[in-house]
Amino acid sequence: MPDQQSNQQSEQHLDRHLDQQPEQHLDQRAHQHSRPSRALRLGVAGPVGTGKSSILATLCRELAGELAMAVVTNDIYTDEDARFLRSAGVLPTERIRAVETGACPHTAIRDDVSANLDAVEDLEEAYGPLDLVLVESGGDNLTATFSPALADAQLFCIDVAGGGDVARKGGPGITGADLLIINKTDLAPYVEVDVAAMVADASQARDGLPVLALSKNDPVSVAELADWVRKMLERHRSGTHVPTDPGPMAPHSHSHSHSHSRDHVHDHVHDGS
Ligand SMILES: Nc1nc2c(ncn2[C@@H]2O[C@H](COP(=O)(O)OP(=O)(O)OP(=O)(O)O)[C@@H](O)[C@H]2O)c(=O)[nH]1
Repeated sequence: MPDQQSNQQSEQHLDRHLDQQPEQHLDQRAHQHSRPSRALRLGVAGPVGTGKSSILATLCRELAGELAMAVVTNDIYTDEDARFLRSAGVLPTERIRAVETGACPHTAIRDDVSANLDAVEDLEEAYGPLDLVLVESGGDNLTATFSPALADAQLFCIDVAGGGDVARKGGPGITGADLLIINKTDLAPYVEVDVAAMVADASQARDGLPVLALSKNDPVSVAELADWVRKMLERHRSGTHVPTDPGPMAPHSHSHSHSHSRDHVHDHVHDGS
């Protein structure tokens, strides 16, 4: 059973944040010149298997009836996530595009976003005007976040199965994403995690930014997620949302072999993957 208390707590955080943010960004807002006419680009990042594709499927199910939507997925070597979404039948298959990153997922959502931007713009050109384009990152580690050059807003997804202490581990996604999702709350009793405590830890780490305890099997939390996206879209359309960068990756390096192969040696740690 999803935790009622944590849901109430999340709801309060979501409302408070959306009410407060325009005031917090008055200075930045003054520098905005025009309302964006294109779709809201919403990134979904988080460690492997935490439920990113399922969140995309859920959002398509909840919102495709009222919004013109498209999806871009990122996988390292396959189009697995795109195939999952196409088979879920939540959106016309041609509106779901796969980007094969061929390298650490963060490279394509942060370091060089051109392949993803091309995919987003192709979809907007083919099926626009669109309201919402969802971009799913490949599963990466706790430090991978979207560049604001690609995503106007971003969700970061962790899950209870990764352990109750994940929310305390920090990292730019946990502390700075527009919304932090603590997913699979229905599994909490089986993995002995206290969802309310996890939400409290995350809220403390996020300094007032919202946290949502979510389960795809809990309609109340799913409705909260859909509402958050609706409100973000309103703010995007009105020009009051300022895309913010949750912060850079933790320092790490990629050792590239200088042969003509695409082999990469990774000498950084991928927690959660
Ligand atoms: N019990 C439960 N399982 C979930 C929930 N959300 C997702 N899952 C399951 O978790 C597994 C991984 O979900 P995905 O949506 O594929 O996760 P992902 O983050 O996209 O995975 P990668 O793309 O491989 O990083 C699947 O078996 C889902 O059915 C949830 O709310 N509750």
